[in-house]
Amino acid sequence: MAPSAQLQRAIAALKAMKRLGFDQGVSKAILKELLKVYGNNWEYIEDENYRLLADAILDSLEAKDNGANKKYPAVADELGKPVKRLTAVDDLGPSQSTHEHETYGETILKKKKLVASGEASLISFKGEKNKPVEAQCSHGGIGAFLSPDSLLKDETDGIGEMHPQLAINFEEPRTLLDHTTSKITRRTMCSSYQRDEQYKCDREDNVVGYKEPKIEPDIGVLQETAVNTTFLDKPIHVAGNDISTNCNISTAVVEPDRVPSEIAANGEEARNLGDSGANTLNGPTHAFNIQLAPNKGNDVQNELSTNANIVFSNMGKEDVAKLSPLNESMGSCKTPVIHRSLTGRSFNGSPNLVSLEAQRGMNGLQSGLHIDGESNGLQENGASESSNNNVSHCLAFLPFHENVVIASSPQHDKHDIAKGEEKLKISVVNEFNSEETPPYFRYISCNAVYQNAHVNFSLAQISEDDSCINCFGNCLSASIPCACTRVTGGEFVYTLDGLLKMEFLTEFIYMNCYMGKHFVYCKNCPIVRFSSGYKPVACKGHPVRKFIKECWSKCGCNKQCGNRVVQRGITRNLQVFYTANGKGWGLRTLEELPRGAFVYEYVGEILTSKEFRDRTAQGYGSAEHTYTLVLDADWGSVEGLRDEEALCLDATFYGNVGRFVNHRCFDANLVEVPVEWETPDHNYYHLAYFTTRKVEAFEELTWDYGIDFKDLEHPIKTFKCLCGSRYCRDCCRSKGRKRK
Ligand SMILES: C[S@@+](CC[C@H](N)C(=O)[O-])C[C@H]1O[C@@H](n2cnc3c(N)ncnc32)[C@H](O)[C@@H]1O
Repeated sequence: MAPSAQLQRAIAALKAMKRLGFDQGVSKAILKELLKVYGNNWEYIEDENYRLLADAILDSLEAKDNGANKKYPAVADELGKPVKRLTAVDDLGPSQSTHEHETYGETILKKKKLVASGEASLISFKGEKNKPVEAQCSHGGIGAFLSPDSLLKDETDGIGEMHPQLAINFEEPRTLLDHTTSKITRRTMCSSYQRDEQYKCDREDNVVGYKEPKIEPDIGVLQETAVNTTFLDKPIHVAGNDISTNCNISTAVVEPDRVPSEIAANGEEARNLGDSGANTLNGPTHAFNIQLAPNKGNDVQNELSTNANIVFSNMGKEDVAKLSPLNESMGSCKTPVIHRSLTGRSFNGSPNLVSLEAQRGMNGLQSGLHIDGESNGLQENGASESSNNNVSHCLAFLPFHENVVIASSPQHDKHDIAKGEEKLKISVVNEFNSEETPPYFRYISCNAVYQNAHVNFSLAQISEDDSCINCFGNCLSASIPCACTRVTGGEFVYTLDGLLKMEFLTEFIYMNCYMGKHFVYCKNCPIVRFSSGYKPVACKGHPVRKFIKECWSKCGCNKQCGNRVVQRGITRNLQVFYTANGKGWGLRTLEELPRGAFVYEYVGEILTSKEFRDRTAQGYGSAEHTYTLVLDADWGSVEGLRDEEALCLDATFYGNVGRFVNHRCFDANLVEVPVEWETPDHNYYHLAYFTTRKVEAFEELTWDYGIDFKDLEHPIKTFKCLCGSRYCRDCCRSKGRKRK
């Protein structure tokens, strides 16, 4: 919520307390605490004419009466005379409105003693410094163990003891306050569900006359998420050999909207698409992170070592584990099959399942690239590595096992290369040679962690300052920009039509062209560390980029909110086609695109720079085309980034349409924009592509890879540029300098 609105609400609250006869200083101090506790959720505080606030003040005053003032003199000195407590709801009757409270003034206010609000049930938030305070929680495991100092810092000064019903609600908001308290585990994150259960329980015990807190929209999401992820029982995405790490699913799950009506197929190709829009009601789109190929020696490895039949399936509404033994279907396969199902749930409540099916060949007919279970590196398996087929037959990264067989080479569906993963079908056309479809890769619509990349998507990491928890509906239609616009100067980057606003677009284009002006340098750069073979080589610098922050599930707004564009996925009619000028396959639009339109997100496997290096060293880099991007990291802020924090996005084996977009120097029609929604970690952004200008139907889509064609040492292989731009940076390069 914007500060002015906050202020207005605070003034209203203080006025209401004044009317009840409370000292303004005391009211202010308590209000501040409550806001902190409730994560600025005003609805709790405003409910029933500020009942919670009034009662908290009274509690403080009571504490003073009981001698707590000796313990907390700072508070006690501030406190005014105890006056009255708001009556319980039942005392007032259902018709008692705020107005009536005001009308009756003090006369209707009578103090109702809470039956079990004695000292024993009080929780001191002062506690002992640096010691965790355990909430008085009757549900084992739900109670949080938090350091009040780290979370509430010195602002706890001035607050006395609180009743349990307040204290219970202290748990979750405090874990959410500040993402810098990054070591908070799921255990410490009391979900609203748990909190409300806890609350009920306390109410029963204590006969509390409070109205049960409403479940806010964002909290509802939290609740569901918490329930859905309990099967993991461990923090999400903690690198290591933890079973939950290796096979976890992160929570960015987005229900696609129907395809906007303005999307209409244009031209012949578009007509050929036929029911290109008919897929819009397919199952939810999912932003799962799935870690593949766990290390040898752990539990998952033991399971996986029996080989896997793992398939990225399109997760329909009634997705269930449909994993049949591979050895039944594969005939010659001697080894058993592991069935590892990963379940998640979309926010519409329908259960989803991601199953992974990996097939690998050893029958000699197939050449394949394999990742060895121990080294996690690629292994050549026979045939010429320069062939695209190497890529096409490398289907999944699993611990290498000799007895695995690929039955047949999978094919792309030329009518829909996305195989239903996107809301629209994406057709494939080749008018130049007999190659019907591009070399095989697995189409995924959301990034997937390969193995060690540290991408932490825990809800607790996203502070409430980073979400607009009090918003409702569409943030763009509110009069004041929401908290999610903080990173973009308090302004939404999108227009009501879902386009990137001109000023932001210009800024992003400028940023991409002149990135050299905003470079930071690492002392011990993980990128050069690996590419130089651990020799001490100076960092070449990393661009510091601006990014977009979209609203997310922790926000109060809905999925159709105008500040959620990229996460809704592809909504434009696109086509993979074979280019005429030697660049191989490319991507084009089948409809005219306005300037600032979101087209796609670049999707692939998230690798650490070491994993990428290992892949390259094993020969992967000799494939004809490269599909790897370096992701951003918090380069400047830390002395030495860990390997798991310097990440790449590799769409070679798993990817989406983004992998087909070719490079064009400077005047490309797309610009890359980092977008953040489910994690405040700046070592991971979604890379989204927006049009830099109006793009005609059937125009090839291009973006400037930012390649320095002179840098022959760059880990990502360059190529002889055929972009055709009059500004081509590769125009002076002789053929002889082309990298081998
Ligand atoms: C991300 S892929 C693009 C899709 C690729 N053309 C394909 O057939 O799969 C990047 C690769 O495409 C080729 N490429 C992209 N832009 C190019 C350009 N302007 N000139 C020549 N080749 C290009 C290069 O081989 C590069 O490594």
